[in-house]
Amino acid sequence: MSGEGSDAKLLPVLAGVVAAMLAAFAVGIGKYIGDDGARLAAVITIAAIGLLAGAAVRCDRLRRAREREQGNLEIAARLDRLDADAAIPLAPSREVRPQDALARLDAASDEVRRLREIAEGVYGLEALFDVAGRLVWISPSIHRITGRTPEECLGAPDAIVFLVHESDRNYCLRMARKVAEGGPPANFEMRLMRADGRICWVACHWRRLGDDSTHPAGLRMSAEDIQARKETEYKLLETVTELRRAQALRERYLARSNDERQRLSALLNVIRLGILFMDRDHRVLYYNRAMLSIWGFAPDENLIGMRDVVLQSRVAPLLEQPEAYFEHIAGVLQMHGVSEAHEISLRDGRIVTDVSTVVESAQGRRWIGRVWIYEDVTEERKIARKMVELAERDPLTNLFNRRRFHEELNRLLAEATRHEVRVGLIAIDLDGFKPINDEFGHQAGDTVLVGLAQAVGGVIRRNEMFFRLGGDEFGVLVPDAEEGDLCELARRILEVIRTQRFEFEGRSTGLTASLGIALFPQHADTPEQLIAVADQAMYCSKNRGRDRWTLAGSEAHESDRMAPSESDEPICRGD
Ligand SMILES: Nc1nc2c(ncn2[C@@H]2O[C@H](COP(=O)(O)OP(=O)(O)OP(=O)(O)O)[C@@H](O)[C@H]2O)c(=O)[nH]1
Repeated sequence: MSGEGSDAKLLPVLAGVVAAMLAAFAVGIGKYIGDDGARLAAVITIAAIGLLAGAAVRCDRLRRAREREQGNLEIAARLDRLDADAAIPLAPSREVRPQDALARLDAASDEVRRLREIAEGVYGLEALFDVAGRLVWISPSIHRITGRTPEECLGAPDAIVFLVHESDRNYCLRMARKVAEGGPPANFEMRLMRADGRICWVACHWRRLGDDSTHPAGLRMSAEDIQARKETEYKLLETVTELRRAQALRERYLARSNDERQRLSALLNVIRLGILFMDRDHRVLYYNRAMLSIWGFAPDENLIGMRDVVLQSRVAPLLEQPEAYFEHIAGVLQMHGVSEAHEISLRDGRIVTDVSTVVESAQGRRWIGRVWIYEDVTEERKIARKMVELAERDPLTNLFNRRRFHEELNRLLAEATRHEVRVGLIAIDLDGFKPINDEFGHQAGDTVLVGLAQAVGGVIRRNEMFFRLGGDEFGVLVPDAEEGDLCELARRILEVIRTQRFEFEGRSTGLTASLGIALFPQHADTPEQLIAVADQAMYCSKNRGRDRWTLAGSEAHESDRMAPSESDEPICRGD
């Protein structure tokens, strides 16, 4: 290579000397030979010039080949170093001045010259690099795109480092090397650094210069400012990302809302309350399993979308009083708040309650439907009735107890006051009950109490009420009573008690009772007074020998002691 290099330097010198000698010789000869000589001299001179030119061309080719080789080696070395340490951009050697390199490029290719002439005025960016990757010329458009002048770019130690964003530098150099090494033209996008620190995207096209594909004269880069497009792309990308994010968010909310609905549905399906949502158009929107069961629908019945009137016609056959129930519904539909629990009696004996309220939208500005909640309270009502009975009845005799006695007494007296009628009270206390307990035991005493309760219950009329007030005390309340009726009833009670016989330990036993009769409002103004007066009359009977009744207000109003053999006629002395 070095021998070829020295040849290249000597060859034009030798060719020049020979050409000069030949020219001088031709001129000398021409003077002596005349016109023919002049012509010969001219031919020799032309030959000498041709020789000189040929030598120069040969010399230039040799030089260019060497430079190409050196350039490829240099660009490769830069890339190798970049590969080894990408953080350090390498400056190319500035041994060859850009203008010299450009002159060489121009000399090497007419295309380059023409290109430059055209590129001076075009809108896009054009740049020429020598085979070593050095910038040798750049069109004035670089100033519009980056704010840098061509001179600044050419003066930079490494134009690629100077102009290309550090993130794109390695890629740019690699692509340039590939093109320089004979690869196909490269198209890619990269970022240029502007003088104001911002970036500018360009789409660039790299290709070789010169006809020799293995030894190109240099590289040409054509670039187009695509910053606006990139910004649009970026905005589009941002919009797409935003849309995707919104979509993902919506999907997440939807999934969460579906889960929530599943949870709610599971919850509503396990509770025993029947739930029915109607929409604004009075159509079924939702119902749970309990609702189907309460209203006798099959578990797989589909009621969604059914109008309320159709639903009502379906349940009507189940109702004791359909018309009354539908009237109730019509009333509730006029209300906005929560309705009172309404009891519905079904033909199969069940009792169902309903409660309803309108459902408002989340914003609370308008109502979006109505919810009905149904509860089968049959069991509760049974239990409640049982509890009331337990609380109001004597467990031994199953008669109403003292508590119920007071309730009924208050109620009857209130009614009697309203209707100006009388209420009678007969107080009953057994005579000689304790000895039965003492003699035959408590169990025997219970048997006597139960037996007498049943027996007396047999002579009590439907509108009269019989109570066990405690121990061996009983009471009878008689609404709208007359003295005569009360005395007659007292007589029947005494008789039925007296005639009851009980067998204990092989022995027959029985007992009597003492009765006191009082009338409201004749003998008392209040329930307490009436009880006290009746008790006084009853004690009067005890004191006067038992097995008799006494009418309050006068000791004369008492029954005669009635022997079993005596007449059944009531003995009731008047005032
Ligand atoms: N077997 C039984 N005895 C009861 C019950 N409740 C109260 N006694 C008893 O009933 C008796 C009532 O007492 P008294 O009224 O003094 O008995 P009595 O022999 O009827 O007395 P007189 O009224 O004066 O005739 C007491 O010995 C109580 O222990 C009960 O539920 N079962």
